[in-house]
Amino acid sequence: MYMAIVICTVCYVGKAEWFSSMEQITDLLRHENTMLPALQRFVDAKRKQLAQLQELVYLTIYRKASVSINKEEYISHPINQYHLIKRFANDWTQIAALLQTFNKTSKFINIISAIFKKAKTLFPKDEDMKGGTEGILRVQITYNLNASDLVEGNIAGKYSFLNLSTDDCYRIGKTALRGGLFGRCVEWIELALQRFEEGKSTFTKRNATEYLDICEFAQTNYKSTVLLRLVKMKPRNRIRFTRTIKWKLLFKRLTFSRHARVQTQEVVDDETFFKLCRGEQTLTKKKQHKKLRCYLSTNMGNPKLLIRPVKVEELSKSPDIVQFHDVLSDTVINEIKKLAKPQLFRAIHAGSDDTDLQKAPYRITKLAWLLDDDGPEVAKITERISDITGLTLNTSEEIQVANYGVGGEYPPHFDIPTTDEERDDLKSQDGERIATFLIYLSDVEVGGRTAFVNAGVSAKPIKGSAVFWYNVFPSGEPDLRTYHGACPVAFGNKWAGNKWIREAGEMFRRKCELDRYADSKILNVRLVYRNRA
Ligand SMILES: O=C(O)CCC(=O)C(=O)O
Ligand SMILES: [Fe+2]
Repeated sequence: MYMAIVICTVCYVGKAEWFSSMEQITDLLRHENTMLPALQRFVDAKRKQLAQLQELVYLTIYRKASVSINKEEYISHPINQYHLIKRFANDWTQIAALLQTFNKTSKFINIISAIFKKAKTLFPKDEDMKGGTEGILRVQITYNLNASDLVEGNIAGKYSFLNLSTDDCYRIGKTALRGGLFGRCVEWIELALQRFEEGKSTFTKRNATEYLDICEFAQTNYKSTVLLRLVKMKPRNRIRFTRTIKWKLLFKRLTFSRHARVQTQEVVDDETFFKLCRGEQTLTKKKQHKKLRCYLSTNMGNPKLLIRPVKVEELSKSPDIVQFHDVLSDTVINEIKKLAKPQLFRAIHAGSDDTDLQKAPYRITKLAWLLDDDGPEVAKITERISDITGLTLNTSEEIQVANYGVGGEYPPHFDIPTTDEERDDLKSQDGERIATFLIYLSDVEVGGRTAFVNAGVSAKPIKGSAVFWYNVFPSGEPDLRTYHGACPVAFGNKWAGNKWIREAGEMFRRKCELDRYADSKILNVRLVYRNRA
């Protein structure tokens, strides 16, 4: 605005003839008197904005200081991922707003503004902040981590250059409450209160204490607590009245979200899932583990496997689940990731009617489907799977490549529909997904296991290896022991690929059994070399 005043004054002055009149020369003084303070105000205002901008630049430089060391390692850490999202959702948005106040003709500002204009829809927003926060909580509860360690940037011994701030603690605490994680809420809000700094923290002590109060009560037994409070409530007591109403609404929301979770994810035995994710075995399966073997297989003398038989590690006998090692080379894997990267989209699921596709809130991953025609490497994988499993892949699905996000997981599920209606629908296509060939396209340093909740075993993602199991008995009956999920990624960048093998065309390769629940052998194995695991 100040600049506009200055420019307008100059325009007016430009029309006059100064030298011919003393009176007009005096006018010049008057103009200068107006312009100079205006210009000074303009400079002061810009200086102030520049100082703010400089502060934000320093802060961002500091926050991104560790990125240059190793990009892959940097984004592998959930706290770093969280901060990166936050930098864009908060810091860069503030910078963009400040830039709006500057003169648009500046070359540098034009460059930055152009980037913002283009990327505005792509940059992280509040929704991403929420996702990042939930990711940290997911990692925390699955791997049983202390909030105080996370604050120091320590995730199972992997350190981030950055810490979590008091505001972050408060935000995570509130998210924990929304998710019904009352114990964790207490932990985070307590930390937020301990580290509270007057004037610096963006929340008030009163609000945090109120949250702590709610979480502590809810942790003990929220239903009776609320009821008790309601009964004892005196309408005259206004503060207590509003507080109780607030609780009531809050708990209504919580009960609702718990219900939604059960509906979308079926019944999840969280504790078993978490244990398996941590690499622990579930007790009852220990005996079975003694019988597990590692061996080399040529799959009944398949010529392509004679020179280099496939390495098989048995993970479970009931049902049969194996992990094949060194199935894919780094070259093939790199090619697959290169093809998938530009196509990645957020996992979706069918909504209430078939056309209504929505983001699957429980599946924190981005997906891409690759056809054999997309590149020779994709077709190579299909052929290799056929060689190893002895199944035809003519009717198999395209490869589904998945890249997981902050604390990315896929809670326990079946790869096949379990209701008769849904199964009938599939019969008109190429039949059921009788088997899953799950390829690991990366290592994951901490977490990211595939946990088979009912079988009591979990597979560790090892780049180039693959897990294989049958989702149905040879009789065609769904095998409910295959209930499995992808554990949250605690440190690393997890890439995986699913190849689902359909029923059609397999009748001579995987013969039907009369006994409904007769087990199938995973391979038509002829052992080349066998040793104890
Ligand atoms: O990525 C994993 O570990 C498992 C993924 C999975 O089960 C699926 O995509 O159906
Ligand atoms: Fe699955």
